[in-house]
Amino acid sequence: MTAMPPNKMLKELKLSNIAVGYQGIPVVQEANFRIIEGQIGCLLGPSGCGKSTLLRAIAGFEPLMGGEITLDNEVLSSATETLSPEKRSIGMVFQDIALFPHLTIGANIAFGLKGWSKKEVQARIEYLLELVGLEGYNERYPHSLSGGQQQRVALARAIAPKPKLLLMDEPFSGLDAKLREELVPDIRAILQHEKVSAILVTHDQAEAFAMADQVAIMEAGRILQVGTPYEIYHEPVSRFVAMFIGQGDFLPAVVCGDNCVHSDLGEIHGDMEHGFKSGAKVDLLVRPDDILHDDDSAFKGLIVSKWFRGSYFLYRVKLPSGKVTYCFASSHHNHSIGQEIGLSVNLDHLVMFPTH
Ligand SMILES: Nc1ncnc2c1ncn2[C@@H]1O[C@H](COP(=O)(O)OP(=O)(O)OP(=O)(O)O)[C@@H](O)[C@H]1O
Repeated sequence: MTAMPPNKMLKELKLSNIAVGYQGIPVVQEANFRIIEGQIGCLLGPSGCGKSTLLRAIAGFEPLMGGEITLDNEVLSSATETLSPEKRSIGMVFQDIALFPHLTIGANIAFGLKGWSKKEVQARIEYLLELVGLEGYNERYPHSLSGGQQQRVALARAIAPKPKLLLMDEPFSGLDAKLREELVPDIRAILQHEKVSAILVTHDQAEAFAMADQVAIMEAGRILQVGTPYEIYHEPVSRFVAMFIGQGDFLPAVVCGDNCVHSDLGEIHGDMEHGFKSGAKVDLLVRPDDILHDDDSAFKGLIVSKWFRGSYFLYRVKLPSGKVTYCFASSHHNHSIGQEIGLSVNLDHLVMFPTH
């Protein structure tokens, strides 16, 4: 068997306190983020918050105004130096797929394989086409492939030279929802199989949660929180993160003990201490899955709106106090707007912020 160039796995990519901007004005500041071997990181935030700018700085297209980016302890960028993009061992996939239209699929994948023997290139093309589920597409041209297939080829092309890190800027946003749902887990599996670390930029929470091990939530040029999707969803550090991620409402509440709070939902005991003093006035985060429809419950809510989501219903219910929250119900519990339904409170993670 032909000896392939060895896999160069990333050990650590580290962004330390970096600032990036345009015409001397920073648009990203004090950004700290780190991913290690085989991890997929994600920059998630609303439009204009600086995700692409940060990604472009990692790629080497934007110089730093401050801080440092290191890859396996080698400085890629600092305020005084910027290693050129082609010297970084970083692959890229963008939203506009940009395969070379005049080259076959095989030639597209081979494009970055400089210094490889013919045999190695051929073996790599065949291996990657099989990996991305496009065996036999070698001689086809990009225009004869669907959007999803082209994005698979773009991925194969980007990982062909075995980069240490793959950067993906909104790679799925040109695809329809169904295709995206299929492609996202496939691409995660391919990256994990190839042990390629990656950073994805998206404004789509579902995509971030499906792809990433570590998510950085950004707002107005700052990283507000870094954590696993579970941590970000269940332990948001700020109101912005809580409301940007998933749905929910804040209910006014009063702290009644180390792990206890009293609200419009009654007295709730959480599964860990919340750090607030008894008597403190807080706003309690209530997610849709915290309140479940329960026919047997004496605690009632009035349905004010509803969404059928296939496998479940999402209701908006007015509580006895007059506040409105979400409520989950399995898909065969089809109730009408204006109807009263029983609610069971299933809230054990108490996420609270001081009342404004
Ligand atoms: N080349 C540029 N010159 C000047 N300002 C820029 C440039 N590129 C981006 N900006 C500004 O920097 C800020 C961050 O933009 P960036 O594209 O990084 O955000 P984003 O989070 O990726 O947004 P989106 O999700 O809409 O792509 C914006 O205010 C944008 O207008």
